[in-house]
Amino acid sequence: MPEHAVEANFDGLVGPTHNYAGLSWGNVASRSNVHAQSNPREAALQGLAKMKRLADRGYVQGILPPHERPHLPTLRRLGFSGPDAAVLATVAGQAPELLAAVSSASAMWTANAATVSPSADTADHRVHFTPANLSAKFHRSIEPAVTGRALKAIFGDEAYFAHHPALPSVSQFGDEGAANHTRLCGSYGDPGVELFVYGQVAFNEDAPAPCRFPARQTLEASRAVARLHGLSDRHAVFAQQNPDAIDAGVFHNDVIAVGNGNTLFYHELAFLDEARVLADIRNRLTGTELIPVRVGSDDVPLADAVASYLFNSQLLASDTGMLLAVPGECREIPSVSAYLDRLVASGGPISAVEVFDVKQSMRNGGGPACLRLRVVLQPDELAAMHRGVLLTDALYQRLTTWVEAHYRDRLSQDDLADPLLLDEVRAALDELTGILGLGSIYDFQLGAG
Ligand SMILES: N=C(N)NCCC[C@H](NC(=O)CCC(=O)O)C(=O)O
Repeated sequence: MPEHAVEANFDGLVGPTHNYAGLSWGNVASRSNVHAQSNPREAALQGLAKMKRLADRGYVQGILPPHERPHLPTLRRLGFSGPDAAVLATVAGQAPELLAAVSSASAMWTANAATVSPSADTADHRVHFTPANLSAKFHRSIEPAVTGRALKAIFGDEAYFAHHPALPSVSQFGDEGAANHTRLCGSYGDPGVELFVYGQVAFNEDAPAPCRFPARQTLEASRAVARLHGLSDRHAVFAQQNPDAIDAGVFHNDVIAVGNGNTLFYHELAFLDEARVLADIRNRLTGTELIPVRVGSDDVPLADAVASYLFNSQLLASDTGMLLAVPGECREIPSVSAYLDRLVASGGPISAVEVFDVKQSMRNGGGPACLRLRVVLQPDELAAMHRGVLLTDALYQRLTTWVEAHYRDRLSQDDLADPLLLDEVRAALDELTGILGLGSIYDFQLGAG
């Protein structure tokens, strides 16, 4: 057990219905791969390989389970009735767009699962969790209930962990979780500054806002989460995302910025008022100096940042500086690849770059950082959590075998209506909650719907 606080990364295990349905207007990759054939097995194995490589390097690596999809309770709530197979057949004929939405494996992007505030920042010195309502997209708005159950099953001890319900699911409180939240600090166990980035002020129609694509996170949502978590002004900074960046396809802040420790790695077009953001962080950060690593458009044009997902990399502490875990696409785009070489040679805080192949996820707009939820834990909190979800060699082997036994290697939109797929998913997930020791977290296990 480590003697100091650690950052644990909880990756979403890709679910058996991973597919390309083009559900996310404003997310360029999702729209450009619409109706391509997916490979759920490869997607899950790519994710597991990423987790394993990081676990092998000594990082604390956890897993959040996939959700039950297609989600029959949602279809029933929308008026489809009868036995499961009949519901699937009817919705496929009458409203295939709804079938696609309730079949998305989007819970894999756990950066959107919740916002997490470490105990060093919160008023009651517990770790606080608020599942994101993801109200901007129907297919994602059905995630928070099961996310909340999974988080409670893993972080169950109320002496250490506090859980809040998701915010009201309306656009004024649109909340996308940790994708718009990054924490800056000295050591992980020190009090830190939590940077909440929002796309729009909901209750002020005159405030700047994107014109083309939706802003998914509101200031009102970010402030509510900070209040719920008991963050005083010393621990919270609120910053508006540059609306032009949202209109260029930056649908979450983690597509244009990532922070770790005292380092903020970001594109010059990330924030509406960059100088104020940096000043607000500097005024609150104690025991260390903020190190901004600013990438100019001359080095990496915004379009290349979006296409490569450079900023959706994981920025991880290591003994010799920081490691940037980048998606393979970063080495395919010349401006980005050349920039990465200069970055490592510059002698700054980021001293190494490693490439991860998460192409199946990338085609839906999910890079390495989308796939993980960061939870900073003190040693006693790490000891108190349910450890069955932490990746060991044995768990990696078991999950690999599980994926190979249960996942298809191709899936198209037509397959989503296949009642056998629903049976396969339920059998797989029932086994998975056993493997992970999570108890019953799915509606089909709880007898609902
Ligand atoms: N940046 C972060 N943190 N997460 C990425 C989420 C990608 C996800 N894509 C999707 O939901 C596409 C699904 C589809 O089109 O089939 C989204 O847009 O919400």
